[in-house]
Amino acid sequence: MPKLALHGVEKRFGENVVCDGIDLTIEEGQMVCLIGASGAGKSTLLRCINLLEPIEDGEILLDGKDISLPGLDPQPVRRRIGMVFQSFNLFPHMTAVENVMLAPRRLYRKSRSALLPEVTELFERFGLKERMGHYPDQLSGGQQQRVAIVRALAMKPEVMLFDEITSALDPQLVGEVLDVLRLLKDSGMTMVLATHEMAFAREAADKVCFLKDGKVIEEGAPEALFDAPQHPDTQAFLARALK
Ligand SMILES: Nc1ncnc2c1ncn2[C@@H]1O[C@H](COP(=O)(O)OP(=O)(O)OP(=O)(O)O)[C@@H](O)[C@H]1O
Repeated sequence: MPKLALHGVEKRFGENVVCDGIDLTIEEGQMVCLIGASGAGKSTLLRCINLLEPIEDGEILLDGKDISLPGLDPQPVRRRIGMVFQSFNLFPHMTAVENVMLAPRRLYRKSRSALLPEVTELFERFGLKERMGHYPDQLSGGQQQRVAIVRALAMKPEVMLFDEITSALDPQLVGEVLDVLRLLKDSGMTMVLATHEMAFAREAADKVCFLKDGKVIEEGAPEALFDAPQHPDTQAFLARALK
């Protein structure tokens, strides 16, 4: 059974159909990259998976269970599916470690000292141990984004969604964030990314999915999709994106 399965997912904003019958399966431990032009619906699709947006039709199955049924409490699902955004959204008045501990302290009612060992281990794993006591404005954009990833991981999610997490970074800081994604993939995390980093998607994804106007136009192994795209829309998009 796939870890995550989307069947006929439809999302509209008024008359605007932003996800138009999306089918997508993500196996446990896979990294799936969503690519496509601005406005194709990548962010909205991730927000639907995380139940930040209700869907109009279709279903979203996590371990075979429909999490998108109207009326279900989204909070337990959001603990299982972490999400990281383009803007890091760290609280400026809290240190990195305080930012990371905030949600687990509230949700799991754990004390700082009970959480500290596992949180320290996360900071260590992502090369941030020296930065735990720093405030966001004392960190580079890349470090802040890595802290935001650690914050999501502190909830022990089973799936992670990443929405263009390198788009707001200076080019020289992108690499360190992509390295974190590689580490996470190696640890077996199931991941879905909306990204404009084509070279990364080609090298690291298990599957790449090209979206246009809210539809999956083409999906497949990265080598196949990048080197021999079948659909004219995919060909046109890649010709522009890889220029
Ligand atoms: N809250 C909202 N209300 C109304 N329309 C929205 C809302 N969020 C997104 N949209 C519309 O949905 C469409 C898809 O947007 P979305 O952000 O999902 O695209 P995207 O592929 O992620 O683009 P980008 O690469 O620029 O992030 C756009 O037409 C956008 O204007």
